[in-house]
Amino acid sequence: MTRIAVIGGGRIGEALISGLLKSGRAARDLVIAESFPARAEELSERFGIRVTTVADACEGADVVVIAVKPGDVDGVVAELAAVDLDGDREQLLVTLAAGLPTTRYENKLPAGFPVVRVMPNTPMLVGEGVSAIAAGRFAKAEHLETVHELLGAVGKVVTVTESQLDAVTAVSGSGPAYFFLVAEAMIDAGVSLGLARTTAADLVVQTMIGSAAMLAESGESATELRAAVTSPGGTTAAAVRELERGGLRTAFYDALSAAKARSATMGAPAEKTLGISAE
Ligand SMILES: NC(=O)C1=CN([C@@H]2O[C@H](COP(=O)(O)OP(=O)(O)OC[C@H]3O[C@@H](n4cnc5c(N)ncnc54)[C@H](OP(=O)(O)O)[C@@H]3O)[C@@H](O)[C@H]2O)C=CC1
Ligand SMILES: O=C(O)[C@@H]1CCC=N1
Repeated sequence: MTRIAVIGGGRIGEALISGLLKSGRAARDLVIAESFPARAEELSERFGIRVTTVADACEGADVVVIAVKPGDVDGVVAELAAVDLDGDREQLLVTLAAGLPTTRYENKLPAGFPVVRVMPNTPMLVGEGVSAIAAGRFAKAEHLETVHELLGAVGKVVTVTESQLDAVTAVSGSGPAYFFLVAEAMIDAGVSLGLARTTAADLVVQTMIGSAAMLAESGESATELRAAVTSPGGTTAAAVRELERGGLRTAFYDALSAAKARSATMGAPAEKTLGISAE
């Protein structure tokens, strides 16, 4: 059984741990290193897994998963470099941090140490995540397979080149936030039209679930499904015209371009010196 050490028990570390446990992974095969003591205690109580130091977590782990903020990655990698990591012993480093290239890790780890970079998203908490995985210079097919299997337990997995990860981050890494924002806006709009907030929330959430299921299962494109809801001269046409007039489509182009550009600059050395710690 693969032993997994997760470094960083924040939102994404918790989503991964929780999703893996729900998928049937044994708690004894997981260990977490979390620097904030109250958070460490909370995770230990909630999930019944061992919470320890970075060095101890990595000792004997087959897969070390980095799930700290990009600004904390160099510190963690320095700790890892001091541990007796051994790529020949089939150990593998998996990083979930946005924006930082695999060379950033490879340059500080023992020569030839395999690194796989992943862009996951938080729906893995409920087994509905999507992760894009990209091999670093020394990662082989079997390493990608290990990561595919690991993240496949908490959602879908696609393999991309590392150069595509900034775009992936803009689409699916940050993507849940866009849908939550749309949900917020629709619930508020429903309330302004006189619905109780709980009723508006129930309607919006189930509409999102149903629409996502249709997109995934019907075999029809988003364009076709939207057209099917849009009766000539009807309510949807009136609403869509307003959304287009408000610049929705352009706003998404601009938003995703900004996210991609941000991902591409996340690893710049100035980030740390400026005290910016991107999440
Ligand atoms: N949130 C998301 O939707 C996504 C996040 N990611 C990536 O995942 C990574 C984590 O993000 P997120 O979970 O949101 O961040 P959080 O800040 O929620 O979690 C990071 C955790 O790591 C802890 N930590 C920091 N340094 C260390 C250390 N040296 N040893 C052990 N624990 C440490 C932090 O503790 P403390 O608070 O004390 O610093 C914190 O609890 C980021 O790199 C982000 O780019 C990727 C995809 C989606
Ligand atoms: O906002 C962020 O930087 C991280 C990466 C993708 C989602 N959250």
